[in-house]
Formats: sequence, structure tokens, C-alpha cells
Amino acid sequence: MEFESNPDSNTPHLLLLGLRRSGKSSIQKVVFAKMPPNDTLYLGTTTKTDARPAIKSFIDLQIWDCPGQIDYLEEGVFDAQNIFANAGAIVYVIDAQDDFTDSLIRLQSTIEHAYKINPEINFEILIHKVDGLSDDNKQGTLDMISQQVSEEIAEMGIPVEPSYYLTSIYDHSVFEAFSKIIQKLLPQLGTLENLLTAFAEKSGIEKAYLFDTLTKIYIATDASPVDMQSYEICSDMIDVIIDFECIYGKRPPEMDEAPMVAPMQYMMPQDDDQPAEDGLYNQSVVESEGSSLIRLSNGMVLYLREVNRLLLLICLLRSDNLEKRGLIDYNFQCFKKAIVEIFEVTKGARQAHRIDDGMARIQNGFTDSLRED
Ligand SMILES: Nc1nc2c(ncn2[C@@H]2O[C@H](COP(=O)(O)OP(=O)(O)OP(=O)(O)O)[C@@H](O)[C@H]2O)c(=O)[nH]1
Repeated sequence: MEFESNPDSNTPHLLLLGLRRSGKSSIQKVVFAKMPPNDTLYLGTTTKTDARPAIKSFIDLQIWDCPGQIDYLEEGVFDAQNIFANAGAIVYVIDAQDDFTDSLIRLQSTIEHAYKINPEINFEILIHKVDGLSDDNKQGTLDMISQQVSEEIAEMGIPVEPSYYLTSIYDHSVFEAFSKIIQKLLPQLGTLENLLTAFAEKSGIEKAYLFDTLTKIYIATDASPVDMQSYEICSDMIDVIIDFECIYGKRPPEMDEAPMVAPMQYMMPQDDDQPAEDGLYNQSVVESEGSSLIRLSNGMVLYLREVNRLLLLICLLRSDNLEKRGLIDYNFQCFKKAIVEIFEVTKGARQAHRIDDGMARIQNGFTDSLRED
């Protein structure tokens, strides 16, 4: 198999598979290379597998975009043994706007083949391009596909349980799907979730997301339920901050201690009758140590803290709870320390019990009150 870029088949990877024009390259480019969705209209057919890093920060993972025109199950075309053996997941893309009969046949043989080589592999099925479907039709298509795939798997007699996602490159759905897909491959996920839950509980935070800055994929969140709206608004905040940095540039290091007040603000409309623009006014504060605050008109606040240049913590909290800012910042420092420890320990020793021991210690360090002195 020929590669366009520099793959390392020993590195864990995600395989993007599916028929021609199903949207594989578009997904790879929009999620991992920041391509505007409309530009994917001009993408040509992929002829060589394109392997690029998913997230450069700390997850050693590559996304391999495989050409839809080749039969990768045919002997001699694709080094299936090697490629499936090291793949963490197969992300199979089905074009929901097209007849998917052939795609499901290909999916069935892919599952059978890949499972024989690597029973640990995750099967993630993207029912893609759903922007062209009505809400009823979306659910109907998902039910139809999942039922058919389950029946085929039952006939094969293998214990595979694929996950299904309704996706489109024109909204947040594809980012949310990849967040969940990548989280399943993170050995540190449980530890990160516990840490975020403890941090949020002690600091009076409603919802906390740990984002990869480059891709807007969230690596982990606290235990409270994820609703699409909170995810979307937190992820939009990253765009606001990046746009802001692009317009005003980064501050010189000597300015690090000085808070910078930017002529920019973002507000949610108060009620449905009011046009969104009426609710917009400017007041966003970018502060020292990479932090930022946006007040929403519904009494909530978005609070962003930079863990490092590649990881962001974004919290949604009631504005009253912002009074405990010192407490939040103290707990954030504990959180930041823990993150460094998690990834250093995993990189080095790769021993889960060492992470858990360390995390228990750090979680005990979070506080829900600060002494006056
Ligand atoms: N409406 C809609 N169109 C999409 C979406 N994703 C991709 N497309 C379009 O689908 C077409 C094919 O996309 P590609 O990404 O080239 O498909 P591919 O699977 O990589 O195709 P091959 O390289 O031939 O295997 C392009 O015109 C994209 O703009 C989506 O979410 N919604």
C-alpha cells in the first residue's frame, strides 16, 4: 500500500474506511487540519493512504485516511495483517445521503476480517452527511443501519458491539463523535474524569471540559451528563479566543502579569423573541497565565484556563460562583499539576496503579474553601 505521508505502523492509529466519496478525507481535513467545511467540495479522490497525527500534544495517535476506491480486503493490496493489528479503531464512514446497500456489505466483510486479526479493535460507524436529512429521517436511518449491522454480526457469531454516530462536517457533531472515539483509546480517561469531577465539585463548577486546543476534541469531562449545547458553547469559545489572538496577537512575555481587557464580548440571547445581535455586547477579559472569561446573558460564565499550549480547561459555572475565583484558581493549580503527573507517569512507567495512587493524593489536595490568611 502506498502512503502520501509518513506513517508509522507501530504507532496506534485510527483507520478511516468507507466507500468512495463517503466523506473520509473531508472528515480528516476538517477535524484534524482545520479545513473550512466548504473547501472539502474541491477535494479530489484519495489515491494513497494519508496518515497524519491526530493530536500532537500527548496522545500518540495517527489518523489514516484510506482510499475508498481500493478493496483493502483483497490480498496484496493492503497489508491488512499489519494495519489492523495496530489499529485502535476502525472508523467506518457511510454516506447517509446515498444508497448504502453496498457500503453495508463492505462494512460486514471489514468487521469479519478485522476482528479475526485484532479482536480488541473498536468499530465506530459514522452515519455521515446527515445535514441533508430531516430529524425523523436521521433517527430512522440510524435505527435501520444499526439493526442490519447487528443482525449480520449475530450471524457471524462474534462479540462485536459497534458504536454509531450521526455526523456532518457542517456542525459540531463530527467533533463530538471523534471526542468519544478518541476517549475510548485513552488509558488515562478514567483518571482524568475522576479528576475533573473532583475539581468541578469542589470549585462550584457546573461542567468542565478538557479540550485539545488544535482540534477542539474534548479529551475528558466531569461525570455530570454531557449536553450538546454546553459542549458547543465551550468549543465555540476556543474559536473566539483563537480569533482574538489572531487579530490582537499574543502578548509579549513582559505583559504576562498584566490583565488585558479586550474590546470583545459574547452574550447569549436572553429569550427567543429577541434577535441574537441584540444580546451581543463587548466584554471579554484575557488574563495572565492564559485564561479567559466570557459572561453569558443567562447568568452563566465560561471560564477558560490554559493547562499548556495544547490543552485547555473550559468550565461552565454560575456567575455567583465566580466570587470564589481564588478557590477555583487554587484548585486549577492542583489540577494542572495532576495533568502533568498523569501524562509523565503514563509516558514513563505506563503503570495504571501508579497513576491512581498519585491522583488520589492530588484529588485530596482540592479544596472547597480557602483560609483567609
Ligand atoms: N453535505 C455534506 N457533504 C459532505 C460531508 N462530508 C463530506 N462531504 C462531501 O462529500 C464529497 C466527498 O468527500 P471526500 O472527503 O472527498 O470523500 P472520500 O470518502 O475521501 O472519497 P475518496 O477519496 O474517493 O475515498 C465532497 O464533495 C465533500 O464536500 C458532510 O458532512 N455533508
